[in-house]
Amino acid sequence: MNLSAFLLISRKKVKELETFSESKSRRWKNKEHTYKSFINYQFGAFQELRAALESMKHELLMTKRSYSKEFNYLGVKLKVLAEAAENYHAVLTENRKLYNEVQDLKGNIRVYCRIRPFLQGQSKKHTTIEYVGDDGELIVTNPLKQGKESRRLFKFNKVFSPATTQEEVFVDTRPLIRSVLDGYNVCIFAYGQTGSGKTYTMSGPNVLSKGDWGVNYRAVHDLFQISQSRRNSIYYEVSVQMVEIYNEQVRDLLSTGGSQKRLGIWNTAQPNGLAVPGASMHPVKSMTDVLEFMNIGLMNRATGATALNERSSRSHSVLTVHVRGTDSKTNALLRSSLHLVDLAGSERVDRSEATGERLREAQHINKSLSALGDVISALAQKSSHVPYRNSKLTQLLQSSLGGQAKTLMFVQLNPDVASYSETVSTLKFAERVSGVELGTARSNKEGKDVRELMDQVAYLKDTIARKDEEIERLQLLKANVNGAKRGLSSLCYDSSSPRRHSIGISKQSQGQSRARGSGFGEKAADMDNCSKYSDENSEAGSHQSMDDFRNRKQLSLPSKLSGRDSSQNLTEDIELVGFGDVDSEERLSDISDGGLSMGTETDGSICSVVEYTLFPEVAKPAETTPPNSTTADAIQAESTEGPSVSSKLPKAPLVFAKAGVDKIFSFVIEQ
Ligand SMILES: Nc1ncnc2c1ncn2[C@@H]1O[C@H](COP(=O)(O)OP(=O)(O)OP(=O)(O)O)[C@@H](O)[C@H]1O
Repeated sequence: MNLSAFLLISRKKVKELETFSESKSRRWKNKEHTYKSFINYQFGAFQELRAALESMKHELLMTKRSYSKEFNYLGVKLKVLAEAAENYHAVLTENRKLYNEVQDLKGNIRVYCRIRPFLQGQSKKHTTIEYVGDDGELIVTNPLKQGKESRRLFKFNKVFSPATTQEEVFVDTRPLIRSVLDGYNVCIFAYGQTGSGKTYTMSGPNVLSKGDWGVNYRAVHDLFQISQSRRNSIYYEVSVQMVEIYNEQVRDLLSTGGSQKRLGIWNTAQPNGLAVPGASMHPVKSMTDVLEFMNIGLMNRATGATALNERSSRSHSVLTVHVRGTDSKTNALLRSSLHLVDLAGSERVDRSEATGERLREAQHINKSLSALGDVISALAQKSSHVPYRNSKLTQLLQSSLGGQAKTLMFVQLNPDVASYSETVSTLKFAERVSGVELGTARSNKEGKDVRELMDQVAYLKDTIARKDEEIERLQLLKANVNGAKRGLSSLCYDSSSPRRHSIGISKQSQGQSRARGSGFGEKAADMDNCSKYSDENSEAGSHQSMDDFRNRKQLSLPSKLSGRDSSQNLTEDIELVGFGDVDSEERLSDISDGGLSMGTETDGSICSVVEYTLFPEVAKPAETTPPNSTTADAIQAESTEGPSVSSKLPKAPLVFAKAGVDKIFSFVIEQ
């Protein structure tokens, strides 16, 4: 029974185990199914991934190929760029060189003439400007005078009519500003009588209006613009100095200390390129900085009153912009400076009715302007000696005048007929400084010989004109001595005139003058002669001392005067050749300096080189002097008939001993 009970239990257990095993087997089968379907799914996904991988691999390969292709292409391009960059500096340098060569071809000394319009209230009927040509020709006329004497022709690089705007004036100045950034020293200045528009041209009437800006502001503005455009290749540093020259004393206009100490000028160029190291130097980063300094400078500038202009500036103001450029590739340094000069008025001492302190100012101004004219004239004639040391102004500007430097002069004219004599004297000054240097193109065109001869002919004509003027003056002197009481004496003769003392016409020569004067009849001198005379008197005040003159003369004349009674003939020759006047002193100094003066003064029948070229005179037949006529008669004949070539030429050998007079004769006669 126990066994059968145990068997029953065992059977029950077996049954239970069978049931359990069955359910387990079913569960496993389910699981197996699930796994199988999962594996199938995974496999499908894997297949998909594999396909995607393959396509990506392919794509990558393609991209890699195109990338390497582009990379190679870029490499080629980069190489070209690298080569271009390599050449950039060379091209830039070449470009600059060519640009400056073009500037050089235009001439390193340029003279632009600007005519001021009539101001409100001025009568436009009586203008002295008759013709303004596009090619730089200018004819001035005296409407109150008749005849040949009243018209004069001048020629400059450019003439700006009264209607020319500030912008138009600057267009022709702009190329020089680029030259400053290329390492050239540039000097721009305005010359003219008081009220002729110097400040208008250089600074402009209103600094707040850009359209009114004068050359100064426009130049500095351009300077900054160009330096910005070049900043990748050259790093520029700009600083400014502003000084004034007043009564031959240099003063800092931008001094912050308040004390206006006098400054010294270095005669030899300093390593840092500064002519006035004592003047304060202010680094500037922008146009605004410059405007600020310029305003301070203008406020500090000395002004005084004259009869011609209430607030006439009686000093020269010089704004110097120093530029230092560092080449970003080579680290090479370039240094240059731009001098912007507003000169004091050039009116004559007598006309400005100045006395005392004003007279002293005017004499200083005349002296320095005359020295400036001498320097530029010497440079234009490529003279071996350039008299920089004769004034503070020329010492200060030395680095910007001559050599590689470029100079631009604005000649300012007042068209009013009352200013006719000043206008002519301004134009004569300008013509003297611009006479020769009209550019290489011009000098290529004319052979050296021809030009030399032209110079000599012009000089001879000038000498003849001087002689005629001298005779006229002597006639006037005679009229005065004879008691011609027209109140002219006081106007014509300035007892303080340095010239009367310095030239010192000897009694003997005065006697001769009288003899000559008597041949003219008793024609009373007109006001023009009178002002001309006093002009020259006052002009003399600005020239070198008589000692200087005598020294030079002794150097150049003895050999020419050999065999003659020197004390007598010297005076005579000075007079006859026209050396008794101021301009001739300059000429003498020019000659002793080793160069010939162009002597381009025009005077009615006497033409400048330019006039001569434009309107060649027909040679007049030689004057035939009756055998028994006196010297005075002969001179009278010369004077009344105009400059007869043959009757005046015999004086020439004094000056042109080595110049081949025969050549000159034949050339003159040919012309
Ligand atoms: N081109 C011009 N257009 C209009 N007005 C002008 C021109 N040039 C000069 N003026 C006017 O003429 C007057 C005198 O000019 P400015 O003061 O420039 O002469 P200046 O030669 O500098 O005299 P100073 O020797 O006294 O300095 C001013 O009223 C000025 O505005």
